[in-house]
Amino acid sequence: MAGVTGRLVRGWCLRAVRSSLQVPAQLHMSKTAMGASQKDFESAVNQMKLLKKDPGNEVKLKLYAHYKQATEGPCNTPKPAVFDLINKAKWDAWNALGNLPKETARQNYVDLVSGLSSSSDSSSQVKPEADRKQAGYETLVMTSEDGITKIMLNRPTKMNALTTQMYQEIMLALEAASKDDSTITVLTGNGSYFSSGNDLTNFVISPDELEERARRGAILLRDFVGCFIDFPKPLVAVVNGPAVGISVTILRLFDLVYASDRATFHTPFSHLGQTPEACSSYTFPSLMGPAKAAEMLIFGKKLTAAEACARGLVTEVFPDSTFQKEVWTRLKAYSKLPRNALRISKQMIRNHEKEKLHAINAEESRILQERWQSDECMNAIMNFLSRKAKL
Ligand SMILES: CCCCCC/C=C/C(=O)SCCNC(=O)CCNC(=O)[C@H](O)C(C)(C)COP(=O)(O)OP(=O)(O)OC[C@H]1O[C@@H](n2cnc3c(N)ncnc32)[C@H](O)[C@@H]1OP(=O)(O)O
Repeated sequence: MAGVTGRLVRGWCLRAVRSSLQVPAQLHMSKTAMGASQKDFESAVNQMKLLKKDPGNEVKLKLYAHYKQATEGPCNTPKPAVFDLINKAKWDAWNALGNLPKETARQNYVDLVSGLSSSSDSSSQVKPEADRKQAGYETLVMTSEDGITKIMLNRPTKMNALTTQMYQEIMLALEAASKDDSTITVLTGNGSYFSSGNDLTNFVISPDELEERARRGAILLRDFVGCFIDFPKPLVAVVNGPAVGISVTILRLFDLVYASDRATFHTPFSHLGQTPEACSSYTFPSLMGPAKAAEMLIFGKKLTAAEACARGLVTEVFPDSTFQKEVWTRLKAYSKLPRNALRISKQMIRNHEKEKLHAINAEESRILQERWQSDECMNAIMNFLSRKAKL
């Protein structure tokens, strides 16, 4: 069994870290992404009518989807029949935007048109497609307005499962947010999930790569968690839906955790042949007591939002129907508080634990490096990939 498993699924995959990972050369932040004005949007719509060169189907679908999302919100029409190819492609593109906020869609539309217009204005200034892509995040939507920088995980059709590229982009986004002029930084998810945790397809690699990939995976994990331990400003998790794995354990490193009552909190590490990370082997017992921590981290008990709140992992739970409105109103008010005072208070609360957290993070990453090479882990991942098990 181990041999078959080994051939199919082997350990940690940092496959394509360097090749497919398009780390932004210049970090892209839509400064007005939460507030591209209606006028900007209308002018972009008009600009589109004047465009001389056909931008191609892929771009046209993106424009269509963002236009519909900006004007009507999430996709609300029945799925066209499979043979209605054009309408189905349009519907798929719109539906894939999930719950992307109207304002973000409006800004994305404006950005898309402005990219098209500048490329058609002067061909000598046209940037190759690869360069344009590098200017932005591919797996996140990052916006900044009203003193709040929002980092939104953006793989809604995969429940925001975290790929290697995503870990890298989140680290870059946090670095940018730590240096920008915003007061508060928020992490949230697009679509129905906050995040389903580590993308298990990260584990699909060939057997001879296993050891090296596990080593690099442990370094990536340590660096990723380290960014949260060291983040200097108030950091808020807006948990819009279920959270799994590392997207749960990392929450204890946030300063505020607001959750929809639809959210659940699940850490099925043993089921996956794995062990806790993001310092949760220390932070969870100290937060909720060892017995309650064991229930989650060893036995994989899934908590409701109310239970997570009672255990101190969540700050406050809101009804899903008013979640976004209530949370953003609250955060906008907080973001008007004196910036330096917020920052210094956060650091006072966190600093005395930092060194310990870094040491625990390093140890947890080392242990996981070994776990990823175990047959227990392989078999569990193979079960997921072959659809034998749903958590
Ligand atoms: C450097 C970092 C190191 C990592 C540190 C260690 C981290 C550990 C963890 O995070 S452990 C937790 C890992 N996550 C899981 O085990 C969750 C696995 N997913 C599921 O059990 C289910 O998908 C679900 C319960 C989240 C949602 O179920 P359902 O509502 O039925 O949706 P689907 O299963 O159909 O999902 C839709 C689509 O998304 C794909 N997907 C969802 N989650 C993941 C994932 N974690 N990894 C890979 N793919 C995922 C799923 O396969 C479907 O894809 P498809 O449409 O079939 O192509």
